[in-house]
Amino acid sequence: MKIIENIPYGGIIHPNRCLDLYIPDKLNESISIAFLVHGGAWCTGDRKDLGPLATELANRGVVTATAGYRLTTKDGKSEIVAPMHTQDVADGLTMLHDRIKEYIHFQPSGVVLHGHSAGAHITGLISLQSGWVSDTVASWIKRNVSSEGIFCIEQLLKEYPSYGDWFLFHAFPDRSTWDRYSLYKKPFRKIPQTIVHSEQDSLLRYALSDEYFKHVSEIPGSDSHLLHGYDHDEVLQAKEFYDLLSGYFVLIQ
Ligand SMILES: N[C@@H](CC(=O)c1ccccc1NC=O)C(=O)O
Repeated sequence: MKIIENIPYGGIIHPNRCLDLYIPDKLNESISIAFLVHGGAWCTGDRKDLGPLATELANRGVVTATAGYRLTTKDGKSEIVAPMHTQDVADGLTMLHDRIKEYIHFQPSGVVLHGHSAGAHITGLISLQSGWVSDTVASWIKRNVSSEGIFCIEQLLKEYPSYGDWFLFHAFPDRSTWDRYSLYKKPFRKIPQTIVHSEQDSLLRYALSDEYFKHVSEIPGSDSHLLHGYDHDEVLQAKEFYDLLSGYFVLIQ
């Protein structure tokens, strides 16, 4: 396995607008690649947070990219606000689609997205709404896997009022746009969604994922998995989660 770090995805130059690429020793041209998006409430986190997961996937033969994106600062004067996080990641995914061949010498037939927490909001928007990526890139996406996801800002604020001042009002200052970025809108694309959530998540309760799954279960191939015993970020270190995620790379082609 080798890691190629800090590949800029073009356009605006910024250290976060980069991907890290985890390349297995033996490449399997018949499986999809993975594209991972970290969480941290749009204000914190780093693509390196997903290094252990990316390393594990690459050791299991999956070419894996981790995406950085610019973050909101909580000083009240951040120029980085929604929807810039999602557009950054969409730009990164587009670059990966257009340039992956330079790194692995074949064009993979598909990509599986994974987003954790706020990252799941980002990958949810990109996979289900129109406008973030071209139709060509969208048709490359075979599935989106959400772990401990956020799906609706309005609903999250209602369930957890303290999250407003903590991060929601910083990252999404324009409340008139909240509805547009809700994943409860009618999906434009029918890309299968996998919803993973641990019952012991102390930051986001399982019931929110359970309710959201009712909404996406109309998309054929969608599924959900309730895990037990992991707190919010512990899911990302769980062998059970690695096994679950790697299962989608042998099944979907
Ligand atoms: N680490 C973040 C908090 C955070 O990540 C978070 C908190 C509550 C619910 C979800 C969270 N993360 C989602 O991406 C912070 O310190 O602002």
